[in-house]
Amino acid sequence: MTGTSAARTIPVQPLTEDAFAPFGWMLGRPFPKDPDPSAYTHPATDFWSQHLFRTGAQDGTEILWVNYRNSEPGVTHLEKHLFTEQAIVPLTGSVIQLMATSHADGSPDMAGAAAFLIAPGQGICMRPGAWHATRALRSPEVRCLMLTRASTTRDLVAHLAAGQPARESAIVEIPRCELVATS
Ligand SMILES: NC(=O)N[C@@H](O)C(=O)O
Repeated sequence: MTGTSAARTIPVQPLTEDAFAPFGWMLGRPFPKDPDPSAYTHPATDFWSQHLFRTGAQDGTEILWVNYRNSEPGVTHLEKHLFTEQAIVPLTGSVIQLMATSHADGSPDMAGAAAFLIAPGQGICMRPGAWHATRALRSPEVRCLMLTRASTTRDLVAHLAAGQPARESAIVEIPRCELVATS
């Protein structure tokens, strides 16, 4: 991705736990060095905890398969989910995730916006209210696993497909910015 206009450019950086911390949690962190009751290793297998996912509801955790086909570097809209965390784990290729926190009024705080390259084997879990936009690193599409809240999915479909007011998400226009590869 290279910047193609005078719009503000946002460099795409590698995903690290510290850099993503303002927006949520990095997934794919290595096996813990210290003893951990949620970690197990054996010659045949390892498993270890990455995150305790919260939807903000008693139940309703949902797994989605999501295809991203937009690989354009320009971004003019951001989306947030008001109640639930949301995890994205790329399966068939890399995605670029633009993230922003919020001002006190809930609008995107673009001063701290950051873009992350998320490769297969990595993932992210966004906090509720984290503004985001996703781009496929390369066309035609990248398939991801998404963990979200079932009512948020239904609310978003009703909004996007039938124009119903969104109650669990918000989508806003932002001044155009361009995602720029750095390596
Ligand atoms: N399904 C769903 O919530 N999708 C959006 O959040 C998105 O960023 O892809």
